[in-house]
Amino acid sequence: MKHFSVKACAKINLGLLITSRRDDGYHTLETIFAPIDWFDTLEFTDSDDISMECTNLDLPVDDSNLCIRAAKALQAHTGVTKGVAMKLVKRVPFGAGLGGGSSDAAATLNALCKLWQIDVPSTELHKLAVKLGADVPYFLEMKGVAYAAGIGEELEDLDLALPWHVVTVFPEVQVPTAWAYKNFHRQFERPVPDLKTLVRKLCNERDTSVLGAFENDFASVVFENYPVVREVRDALAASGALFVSLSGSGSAVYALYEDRADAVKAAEAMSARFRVNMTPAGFRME
Ligand SMILES: C[C@](O)(CO)[C@H](O)COP(=O)(O)OP(=O)(O)OC[C@H]1O[C@@H](n2ccc(N)nc2=O)[C@H](O)[C@@H]1O
Ligand SMILES: Nc1ncnc2c1ncn2[C@@H]1O[C@H](COP(=O)(O)OP(=O)(O)OP(=O)(O)O)[C@@H](O)[C@H]1O
Repeated sequence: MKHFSVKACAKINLGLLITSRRDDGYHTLETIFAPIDWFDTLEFTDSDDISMECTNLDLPVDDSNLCIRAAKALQAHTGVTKGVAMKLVKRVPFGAGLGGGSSDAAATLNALCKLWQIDVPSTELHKLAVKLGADVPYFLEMKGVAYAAGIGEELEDLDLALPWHVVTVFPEVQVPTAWAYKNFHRQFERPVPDLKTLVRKLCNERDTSVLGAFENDFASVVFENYPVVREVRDALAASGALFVSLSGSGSAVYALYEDRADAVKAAEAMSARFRVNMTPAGFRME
């Protein structure tokens, strides 16, 4: 019997600028992805059929689950007839803009190539990943800070890590991604700053004067409609953070800290009401 487990880390977005709406309804954007040390664990065991169980009973384990969708898409693409029994230990909150489901899907694609002993060209795996979700290619192909364009699938590894401690808070409310893309305040004509150059300055030179350029286009509509998300942002902003932002389409809010003691204090204060993660400076996915 073959059996192994893998970690599926979440991400935050440092800046998220939506630049146009495509004819298929998807939006083009520019963003910087950074991994955080908040992760699900996935266990894979060989089996005749595809099945899964999950520690979080709120998450369906039927054909809508991204792990099952990834396994079935890979099976259909390759013609493999083997199955897999999956167990998902779910820790990353969903509807949070942390890409937890996308990370699970990417981990499943990678793990099943190994379990089923198939060699799928990376361009084909990339296409399968995009069909599962715009964030899936990031988790499939990158380990650290990366620049993304297109719908999030045109990636460039920047070989950087954030030199600050990151505290991420889930305000215990979910923001549906499709709602956020439908309702954000459009600014398609605005000039977009060069996020790649700015993030290099930020990480290599610790030049925090550029942080103001990392705007998130979902912030205003999410803060207007979800008072608790605003409340979390305000509490983090008053806790000695260098920078506070919504991640992706929300609801999670993260803060960057120079001083570890400030980060620990903020994380402890927020954990009285919310689920919180603290990621050390320099973090990269394994
Ligand atoms: C907000 C981000 O997390 C930023 O990294 C992503 O853009 C969202 O990526 P995701 O959760 O993988 O999104 P998907 O599952 O592909 O799409 C969910 C829904 O969001 C909208 N969507 C998503 C990505 C994108 N670039 N444009 C969109 O308009 C579409 O209505 C889509 O039906
Ligand atoms: N394995 C899974 N883990 C989490 N959500 C899943 C999974 N499979 C399907 N879903 C569905 O996908 C939705 C979005 O999940 P996910 O955690 O990726 O979204 P998110 O936090 O908004 O992240 P993002 O929009 O940044 O990708 C959930 O609300 C859930 O219904």
